[in-house]
Amino acid sequence: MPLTINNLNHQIHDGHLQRWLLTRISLEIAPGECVALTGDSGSGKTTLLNLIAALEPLQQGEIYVSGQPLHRATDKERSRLRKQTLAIIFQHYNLLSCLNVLDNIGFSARLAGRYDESHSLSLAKHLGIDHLLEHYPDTLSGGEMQRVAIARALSARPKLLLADEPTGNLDNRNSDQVVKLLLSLAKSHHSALLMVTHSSAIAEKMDKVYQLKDGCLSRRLLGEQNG
Ligand SMILES: Nc1ncnc2c1ncn2[C@@H]1O[C@H](COP(=O)(O)OP(=O)(O)OP(=O)(O)O)[C@@H](O)[C@H]1O
Repeated sequence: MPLTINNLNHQIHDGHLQRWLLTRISLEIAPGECVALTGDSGSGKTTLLNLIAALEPLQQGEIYVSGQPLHRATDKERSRLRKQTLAIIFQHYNLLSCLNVLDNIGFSARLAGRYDESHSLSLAKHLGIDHLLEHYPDTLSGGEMQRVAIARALSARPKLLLADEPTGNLDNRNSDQVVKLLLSLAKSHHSALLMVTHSSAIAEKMDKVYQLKDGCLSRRLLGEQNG
């Protein structure tokens, strides 16, 4: 399984107090499965993504990424996992301004030690950014930057793709297109996708929708209203 979470609990400092942000979270995502993570602002969606990406220390529970136990991993193993097995698409793209589009796309693959220019070029073509390969990020529109960020995430062929509001900065038309591409690329690469979104329209394009509320994660049936 690309992702298995068992009984995860996570506490945060809230002023002088500690409070449980996430309680008894369990989740499984199969290869090629696309899952939406919804919930009110502050419900803990980004924190959960950060825990899965080993960007925050795990306090209680188990996380297996592609069968590897994150809860027992050393720093070196966690770092290898971030480079080799998973990829993150951030809301604010996080492109490297000193690299052109082609080198931005290939960046994750190079870190993972599996750079393949033909794969980068094929991703660029699928995402409609192949005419921008020599351009630098500061000359691109928001929609173009987001496509580069998606191509970069997929360039290392991750088993698990995490996306934090990847279309939060795009208009409806662009957002729709980018989500469609992301879903079809994730499926054709057999990458599992966990995407944070505030949009019910986007959530309903996914295979499954989960909601975080009062610290708990529950499955929402498609078509069900938020809340
Ligand atoms: N390391 C931390 N220490 C203290 N509080 C934290 C920490 N990380 C997150 N929080 C708090 O935890 C809560 C959840 O934050 P998080 O960013 O995970 O929510 P979210 O659901 O992603 O929200 P949004 O939809 O607004 O992005 C917030 O109240 C935030 O201030």
